[in-house]
Amino acid sequence: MRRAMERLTRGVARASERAMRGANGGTREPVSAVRAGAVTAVVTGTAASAIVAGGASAVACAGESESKNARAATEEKSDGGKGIGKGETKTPTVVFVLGGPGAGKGTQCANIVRDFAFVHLSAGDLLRAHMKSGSPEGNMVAEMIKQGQIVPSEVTVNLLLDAMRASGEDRFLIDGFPRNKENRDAWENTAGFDCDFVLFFDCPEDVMTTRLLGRNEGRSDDNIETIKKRFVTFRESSLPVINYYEKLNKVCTVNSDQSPEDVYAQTKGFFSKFA
Ligand SMILES: Nc1ncnc2c1ncn2[C@@H]1O[C@H](COP(=O)(O)OP(=O)(O)OP(=O)(O)O)[C@@H](O)[C@H]1O
Ligand SMILES: O=c1ccn([C@@H]2O[C@H](COP(=O)(O)O)[C@@H](O)[C@H]2O)c(=O)[nH]1
Repeated sequence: MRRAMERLTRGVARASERAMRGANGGTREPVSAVRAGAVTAVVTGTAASAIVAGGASAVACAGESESKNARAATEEKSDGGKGIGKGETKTPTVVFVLGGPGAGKGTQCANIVRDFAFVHLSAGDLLRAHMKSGSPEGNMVAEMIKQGQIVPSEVTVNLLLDAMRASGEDRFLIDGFPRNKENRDAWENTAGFDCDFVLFFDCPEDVMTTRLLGRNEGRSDDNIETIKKRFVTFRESSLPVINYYEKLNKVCTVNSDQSPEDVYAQTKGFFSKFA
């Protein structure tokens, strides 16, 4: 594990250089992975799965108590087939937890952490802590969050890797990342291994809006103006990432337009192999 993390650190510098060359706050993200007709469906409040290419696979995944892909990933891992460095036999287990703003990612991560041996790392929480530093970079992060934009990958990947190292653990729920192709590329180039699977919380925008406006945690982005921007960013930049993983058959979708208890009943099925 330590060697894996050391390799992650070395990779950061190389990936940072590449990421900064392409850093744009997420606005250059190609939207080709999102089917044209489906964008309208989201605008009208249809759940995001309607615009995820290969949605049928997502439904199949969500209908199983354990993801086919999660199982395959475990089998590959036990062979050492996903080693991230010479002589490295153990790779951290990473689940990317994705979904629109207010879909309930953080709420469900808390449940998973209670019942399974995972460390929850929220990219948004790490960025919010970073912005409080008052440094120029922290101020930039604060402004980007207020505008619903995606912070350059270098910043987020460094924060995540630092937190992973500091935990000393080897199973992580990475909540709210990767948010665009640049994030995903930076992760791959830096970490040298991919997630085991993606846990996708699918929720209609009108439901998410109500939740965000009722959250009342004093966040600078939980206001209607920023919420609209966050939805645009999610549709244009984040859904293509889910599409990407969907094509790899790695997405486990949960309908999060249900009570927190019912959402978790569905969610925990994907973690049975970690019990
Ligand atoms: N299934 C649910 N039903 C009703 N309310 C919920 C549900 N899940 C979460 N909430 C509430 O909705 C709000 C947003 O939830 P949460 O913070 O977990 O979402 P999130 O996806 O992590 O959001 P963000 O991406 O903005 O950080 C919170 O106030 C939470 O208590
Ligand atoms: O990988 C990430 C994660 C988050 N951001 C920025 O933070 C806010 C809030 O994120 P939450 O996941 O809702 O807490 C998000 O809108 C982005 O501005 C990011 O840039 N990259």
